[in-house]
Order: sequence, then C-alpha cells, then structure tokens
Amino acid sequence: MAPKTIIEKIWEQHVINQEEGKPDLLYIDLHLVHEVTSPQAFEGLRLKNRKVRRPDLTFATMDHNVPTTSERFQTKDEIAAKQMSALEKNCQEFSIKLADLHSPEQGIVHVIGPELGLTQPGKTIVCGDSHTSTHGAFGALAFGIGTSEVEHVLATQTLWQHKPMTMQVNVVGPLSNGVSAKDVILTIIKKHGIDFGTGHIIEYTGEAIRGMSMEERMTICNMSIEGGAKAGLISPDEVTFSYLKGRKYSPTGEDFELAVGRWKELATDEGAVFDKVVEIRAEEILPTVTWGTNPSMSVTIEDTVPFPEDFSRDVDRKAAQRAYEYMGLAPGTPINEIQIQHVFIGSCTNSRISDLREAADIIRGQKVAPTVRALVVPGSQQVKQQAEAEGLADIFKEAGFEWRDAGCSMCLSMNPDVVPAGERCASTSNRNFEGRQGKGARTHLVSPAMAAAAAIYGRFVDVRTLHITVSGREA
Ligand SMILES: CC(C)[C@H](C(=O)O)[C@@H](O)C(=O)O
Ligand code: SF4
Repeated sequence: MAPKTIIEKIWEQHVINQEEGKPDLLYIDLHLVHEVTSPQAFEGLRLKNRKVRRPDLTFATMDHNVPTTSERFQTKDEIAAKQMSALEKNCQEFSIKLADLHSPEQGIVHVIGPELGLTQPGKTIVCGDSHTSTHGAFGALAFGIGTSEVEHVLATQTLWQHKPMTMQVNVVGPLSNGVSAKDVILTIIKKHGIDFGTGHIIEYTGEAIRGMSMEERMTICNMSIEGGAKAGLISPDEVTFSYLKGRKYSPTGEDFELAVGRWKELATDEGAVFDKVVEIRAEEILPTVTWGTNPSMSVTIEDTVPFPEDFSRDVDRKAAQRAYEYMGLAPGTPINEIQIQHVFIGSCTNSRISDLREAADIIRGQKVAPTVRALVVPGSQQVKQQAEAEGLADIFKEAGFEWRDAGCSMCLSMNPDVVPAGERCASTSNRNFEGRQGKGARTHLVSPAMAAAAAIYGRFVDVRTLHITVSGREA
C-alpha cells in the first residue's frame, strides 16, 4: 500500500459519501459548542422540529462572554447574558452536557476538550470557532465551522467538506532555551505569511515538535489558522498517549491499550508525500514580539520595528504604514524600548498549566511594574485549581497580578476585560488585529515567558538574559 499522511488516513476513515464533483460527507466524532456561535443553530433545529442526532458526541461550555471576576454570575452585558442563558436552555432541551459557570470543568472550549480527554487521536472534531485547530495537537482532524454548519452537525453528526491539500511544516533541530512554542509558530507565520496555509491542512514535524509537551504542541496547532490553514496537526506519540491516560473521557484499562494500538497506526508513514513542504531551522528562532496588526508582523526581541524599505512587496509596505499608525510606533524603534501598560496571560493559545508555570518561573519573587496592569486568566477552572495547588497563584498574586476565573477574557473584547484605546498590551493570545482587545487597543503577541518579563520591566525584555529555564530547556 502506498504510504499515507495522517491527514489522508483520518479523512478516509471518516468519509461516508463520496461523489464526483461534490464535497465529501464526513462523519464527525466530537462536536464542541460555545455560547457565541450556537444560538441560531439550535433555533434552526427548533424551527425544523429536529433533534440533536448524537448528544453524546456533543459537549458545550461557556467561555467568550463570561466575566472572569466575581461578576461572573451577574453579567451586565445584555447580549452576553442572553447567549449564556440560551446555551443553558438549549443544552437542557437537547440533552447536551454543559460545563456551565458552576461546573469545575468550565473553561475555554479548546482547553477543556483536551483536558477532559474528549480530544483524542484520529477523531474528527469541529466547533463553531476558528481555533478548533488546537485539538490537532493530538493527531485529530479538527477545524472551525460556521453557524449553519453547526446546525448541520447537530442535526446529522456529519459535514460536507472538500478535501483540502496537505502540507508538511518541518521544524528542524532542537530549540534553544528561552524559545517557546509561541515563538516557533509566530516565526513560521512571519516567514511564510498569513495565508501560506490556505486550502491546506498542516502536519508539523521535526525534532523541535517531537521535543514539545502536549501544551506546547497545542500552542502550535492553535495558530495554524493564523497562517491561513484549515487545520494543523501532529502525529501522536508517547507524549500524546501519556497525556491522555487517566483523563475523564479517555478509554480505560484494556480499552486504553487497544486505543493506543490504533492511535499508533495513524502516524504519517515513512515516504508519504505532501502537496507542499516548508522547512524552518529551530536554531534560527528567537523570542519574538509582534509589532503590527496581524500575526505575521513580528520581529525578534533583538530587532527594531522594521522600516518600510524592509518589505519587498508594495502591499506589505502599505500594510506596515497603516500598522505603524494604529500601533503608534515609529520604524526603527528597538523592540526592547517599547513600554507596555497591560499584560494578559491567557487565551486558548497559552493558558494551560505549563504556560502558567513558565510565567511563574519568571515572576517568582518579583513585582509587576507600577505602570502595568497584569492579568492571569487560566484557560479552565481545572487549570486554575491546579495552579493554586502548586502555589503558582500565590506567586502571581504576590507579584501584583490579578488572578481570575477561566474564560477568553482579554483575548477579545466580548467581555468586561478590555484594553483602553491607545494603550499597549503584551498578550499571550493569538490575534493582534485592530480593535481585537478593545477599540484602539494595541496588542503585542508574545510567549508566556516574554509576557511575564514585560510585566516586571514595563517593557519587552529578552527572557534569555534572565538566566532561567523556559519549557524545561536548560539555560
Ligand atoms: C467568537 C468566535 C466565533 C471567534 C472565532 O471563531 O475564532 C473567537 O473565538 C475568536 O478567537 O475570534
Ligand atoms: S481564547 Fe481567544 S482565540 Fe481562543 S476561543 Fe477564546 S476568543 Fe477565540
């Protein structure tokens, strides 16, 4: 048999109808639901008098709108309150499990799926949310869908899809200390652009990826969509299996061993051919900071804000001009001289336990600069609890960080956590678009370690000069 990629294997296992000139009909193994993109889908079902086909393969949580303070149970925002109560009512009526605000399992949809063991290798996973690509870290085929597709999946547990092309992104060699998964994906997007992945599903390979924890792999896959890809995934290995062992919805006992046997077979075969291959050398990747208004507009901590002449294409020069203005930055400004007023450690990109450990390692015994307001928002209530048990919460609080409940928070301005116009935020999230963290807010995307260091110094600093171990790699 011809060697195959993991992408082709999962696709083939899930096609239930294939006709010339039509998209394939795929079976969906897991449908994750949140409050923002589901109300109309449920309304559609009701109007057509349909049921949810597989409530047992559907799981809901509240994340985007929820306040992450004690205001949690009395949202003042009318739309938010409506969307949350609609989700509660819909889940009740259609018998869907919901991690509501009282649940210890509540959190950002892309954090709780993996942590509960719902996310597993070989599954097709969809959610009305673009960062569903996160789940690909487990060797699942996971992608975001629109609200009409949410309705289709609720009603039929299937989805019409054109088969995307495949791409290998190979990260060659090991990473240096102080360089994290966030720097890797930001550098990939910088090098290849915000649309290099269009029409493709990416498989990330190479020594740097294999050396990463599941949390770091999730950070990489999470931002596949920021490079334009439909999805991103990583062939499963022992790191994947040991992460999943003992999770609430993981198979148990002998079933787990059988599952591992099946999961092992999913990995891309030696000699399998991708439609496109790109390569990047890990040693070239340094701590990275975005200076502009899309995730490709980044430079290393050693650089300056680029000059218009640095761009060869006219469209990039124009985009840069506009970004300088929005960001209030002059070309040539050294990155380590940019002062920030806010720090946000959170979001489905970087709010898992290892992210908080990484940030806490830098914060320990230090104080947040008096000019900075800093937030840590754990991705889930489980992460919050674990961080409290490990003493990380105390480290953050003693340093002057606000310690919050789980939610999307400052990642996007759909809840009370916003950055005021004209102010700057060092953020561990994934999007730096105009207005993303609030009207006129200026976002700089960074790793958790870089965000933590910025909180202490009030500006960007090179974490490699702080002589600490980041992500388990020695200084
Ligand atoms: C609100 C939701 C539809 C949106 C998405 O799909 O990504 C959000 O999660 C985001 O990150 O912008
Ligand atoms: S944390 Fe941010 S990127 Fe992730 S789902 Fe929430 S809003 Fe979207």
